[in-house]
Amino acid sequence: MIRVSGVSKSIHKNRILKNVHFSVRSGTITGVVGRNGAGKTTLLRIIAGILYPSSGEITVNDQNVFKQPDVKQNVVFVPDSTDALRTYSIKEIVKFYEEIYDTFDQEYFYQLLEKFKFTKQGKIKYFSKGQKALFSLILAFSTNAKYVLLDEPTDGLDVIIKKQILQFIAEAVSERDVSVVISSHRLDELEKMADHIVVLKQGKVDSELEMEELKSQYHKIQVAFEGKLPQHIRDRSEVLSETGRVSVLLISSKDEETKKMIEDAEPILYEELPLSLEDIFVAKLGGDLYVS
Ligand SMILES: Nc1ncnc2c1ncn2[C@@H]1O[C@H](COP(=O)(O)OP(=O)(O)OP(=O)(O)O)[C@@H](O)[C@H]1O
Repeated sequence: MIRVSGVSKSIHKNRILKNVHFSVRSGTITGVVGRNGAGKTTLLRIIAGILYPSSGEITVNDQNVFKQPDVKQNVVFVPDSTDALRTYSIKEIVKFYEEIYDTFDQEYFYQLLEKFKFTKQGKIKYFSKGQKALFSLILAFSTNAKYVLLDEPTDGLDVIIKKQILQFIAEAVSERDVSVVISSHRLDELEKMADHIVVLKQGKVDSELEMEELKSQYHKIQVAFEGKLPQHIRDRSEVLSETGRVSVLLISSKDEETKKMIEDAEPILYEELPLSLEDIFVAKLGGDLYVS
């Protein structure tokens, strides 16, 4: 488990992170969501032990990242750009990674390069943006580090490569006993895969969401009545949208009374819809979709 305990960071008197607490459980995907400048990259770099916090502590499997640097073998950080690697060839990078990570799995690495149709020669700078992003992930998961920290892994990529990357991450997590932390400003990308979401707002944890728990807490239903949406039902539910007579409502799963009211009002349409993270945000945060 990674524990982030009371982490604050100031750079040039600018308070970037303020008393951040959360944990990353083994075998899970944690999404760190926040607007540009919320402090996501800074937080990930601190967790990886690249940047010192001004105060607070990071432990990986109960070992302090800054006091026992060996634990960094268990953590790999993937920045949102591959610029640092651009002038190197694949061979050189593999050599470099093998020196840093005792557990680097060369066989798995080359298998993945083949799977994704990479050439084995050439420098990273000749890869397309999507290839660079995928290559960074392949490299990170090949280290066999137990914790992979990904900074905006799909930023600026087209939908096809985005899908490929998200699928790769989900498969790697289910097959290889790793935990992943993904930072993003896109809720919709994380909701399908994250188990746990940490919402960062101006350097602070604004809220934490457990996806399974939350999804079971709400029902999203589409209803239509002969006339308007009855006021007593409107008052007791969150109206997500209204198009003509069709309303989409969010109600608490436990709220049997409202469900009964809807039934008694004899809707001409009643359909349960899949719940999205965005719906949950509307319910939890009163419609403030500040991360999109
Ligand atoms: N080395 C630095 N010196 C000064 N300010 C910095 C430094 N690094 C980050 N900051 C500031 O800290 C704040 C948070 O930056 P950070 O890159 O962590 O945010 P982010 O959530 O990752 O943003 P984005 O989504 O745009 O990448 C920003 O206001 C940024 O200007």
